[in-house]
Amino acid sequence: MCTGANYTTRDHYFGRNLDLEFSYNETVTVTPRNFAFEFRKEGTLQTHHAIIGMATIADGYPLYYDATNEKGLSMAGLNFPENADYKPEAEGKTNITPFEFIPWVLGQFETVAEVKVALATLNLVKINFSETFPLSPLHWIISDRETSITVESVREGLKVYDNPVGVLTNNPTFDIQLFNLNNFMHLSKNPPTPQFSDELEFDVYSRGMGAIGLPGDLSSASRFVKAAFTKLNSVSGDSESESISQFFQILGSVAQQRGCVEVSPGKFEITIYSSCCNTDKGIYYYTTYENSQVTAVDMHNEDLDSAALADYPLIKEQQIHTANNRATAESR
Ligand SMILES: C[C@H](CCC(=O)NCCS(=O)(=O)O)[C@H]1CC[C@H]2[C@@H]3CC[C@@H]4C[C@H](O)CC[C@]4(C)[C@H]3C[C@H](O)[C@]12C
Repeated sequence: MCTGANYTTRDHYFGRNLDLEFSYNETVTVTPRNFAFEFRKEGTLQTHHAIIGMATIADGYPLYYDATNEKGLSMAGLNFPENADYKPEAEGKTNITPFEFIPWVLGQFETVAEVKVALATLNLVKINFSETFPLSPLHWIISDRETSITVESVREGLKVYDNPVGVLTNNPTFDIQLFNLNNFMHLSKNPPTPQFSDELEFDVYSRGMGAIGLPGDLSSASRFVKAAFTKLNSVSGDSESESISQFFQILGSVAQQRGCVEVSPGKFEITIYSSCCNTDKGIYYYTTYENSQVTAVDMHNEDLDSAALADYPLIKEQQIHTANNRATAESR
């Protein structure tokens, strides 16, 4: 399971948790403007916007999980089992495979409004990347600074939902996720006022009681509500440090701790990485399950006019800063 979200302070931020029991050797990957994207059915995109994000590079091709382009448009793919339904090639449509969807969108467009127009003729065509990487069932969140949408290719066709929450998790379909928020409209950051009955006396004996009933389990529907509540009530300063800290806190509210979700005997889902991209500056920050130090990759430190991918393996070990090591102690 996964959770994706966006957040705006002075700059705009976009990121996700990747929750899984193994990793596909993903790296932070920068695709520069002249790396040719050869689409399976739609010719070649010779030059395009530069892209930074998390990807598995397979046969020289960046299979992006989540990414942002140099214009500040972002997109992430999240698991959508049983519901995702990809289609045969359709004449008169733009036939893009799911693994090409992020490059196709981020390579060409600057805003969600532009993407929406292009989606009108899109067909997510069922072609595997390779035998090693067959298609996986995904749905997507696409965000710019002002707007987010959710895209789901289901049995009835391609659905494009406005996403006023700016959060995406997994099943069920997005219309149901949004509707489910109705059940939580009474939750509040403020202390509750007794409405239960006039015949009893109530005591607000603890802080935080206004949100009693906010789901805390790790199911997809619960993470949607929890992440939505946390994000929509979030308060932070505008600085880069305050903004990314708050963003990682939002993602942390729905992170998965090893042991709480067993997917097969002895195999547990964990939050492999959390990412936060400053979409205005093109800086991709991440933490991993064991490395709480934030690592950054700045796309503008790369040659964006090149044709070669640049990729940075994840630093996964805990980086501990010892405050009283010998050298410091002796120099005192
Ligand atoms: C599995 C992950 C979702 C995490 C999640 O929700 N886990 C619940 C598991 S469970 O359902 O609960 O058991 C998703 C998120 C992004 C995906 C990659 C996207 C690029 C590429 C697309 C190709 O077409 C297929 C291979 C490819 C590398 C994809 C592999 C995998 O699908 C990734 C990692």
